[in-house]
Amino acid sequence: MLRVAVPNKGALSEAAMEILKEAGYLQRRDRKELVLVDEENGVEFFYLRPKDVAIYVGQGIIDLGITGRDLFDDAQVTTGAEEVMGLGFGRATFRLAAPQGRFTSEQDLAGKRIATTYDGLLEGWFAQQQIPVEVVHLDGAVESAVRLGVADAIADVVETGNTLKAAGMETFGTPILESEAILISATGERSSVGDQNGADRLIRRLQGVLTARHYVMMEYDVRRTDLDAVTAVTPGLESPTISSLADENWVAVRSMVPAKKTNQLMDELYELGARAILVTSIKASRV
Ligand SMILES: Nc1ncnc2c1ncn2[C@@H]1O[C@H](COP(=O)(O)OP(=O)(O)OP(=O)(O)O)[C@@H](O)[C@H]1O
Ligand SMILES: O=P(O)(O)OC[C@H]1O[C@H](OP(=O)(O)OP(=O)(O)O)[C@H](O)[C@@H]1O
Ligand SMILES: [Mg+2]
Repeated sequence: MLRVAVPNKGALSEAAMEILKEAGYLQRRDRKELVLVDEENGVEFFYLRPKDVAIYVGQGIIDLGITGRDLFDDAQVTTGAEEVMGLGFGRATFRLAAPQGRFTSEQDLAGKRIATTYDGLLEGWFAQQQIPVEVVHLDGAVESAVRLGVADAIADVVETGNTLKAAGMETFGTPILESEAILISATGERSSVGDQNGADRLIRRLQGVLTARHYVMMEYDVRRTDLDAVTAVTPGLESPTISSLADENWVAVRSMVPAKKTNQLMDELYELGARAILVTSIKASRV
């Protein structure tokens, strides 16, 4: 049976369970449940701390897992696990911060103390930058570290920036990592071929959910003579569907387009002669 790790709490937990539900998998109803067997799909879900997901997958104990890219980097599992795909939620940037006006670049931190809960990630990054710093490990609430005198700067996850602002701090220097929830996979020998099939199916299902979330179906009528111009604007994923109409000078076009660009594309198509432009959302997909 395929084994999949899901964050049991924290910023990624709800959205991770939601995407798996949307992909047709059973998810736990009770927050205290640690394991859930989805017999129908042949998957066993393990609810683990998001920080620990990389450890289990890296050792091949669990086949696939959902975690944050920053957490995966921090765990420093350099062999045994790899990122399969970004999942589009839990977006945040891992950044340096300090009281307003104190530093302008990471170079200013040579010889300084930096507090973080992500010491693996931070030490790796500063080593790469060849800037010698002292990393101070804390378990949370790192925004207080400078005021309380345990560090000169901090490195933490920034989403809205509200937490930093409330603490009188600002970000500075190069953003260290753009994070989001990711699917990771064990890269070692899998126990059985059945697992590999199940893993491939789960990956395809998640890709299908992401496509359904990020694309819409656009349909319109256009004169045959304008067809090349409009299909260049909406090329679709593979190629647009062209159907004939009763009036043989006109055709109907169907194409998937990024949801974010819906209005911009409708404007462009209209200007190129397309009419009766309709947009519908995609409930599910397999691409
Ligand atoms: N506003 C946010 N705050 C914290 N983490 C966030 C936020 N937005 C996205 N994330 C992502 O969520 C993951 C951290 O999850 P989580 O909050 O469970 O960890 P944690 O803060 O270490 O745990 P906890 O707060 O339960 O001790 C990281 O991948 C991080 O990038
Ligand atoms: O930019 P923002 O939207 O303000 O979000 C970022 C803050 O949220 C997280 O803290 P969390 O609430 O998880 O507390 P923790 O430090 O105890 O993990 C993170 O560590 C930042 O402090
Ligand atoms: Mg947290």
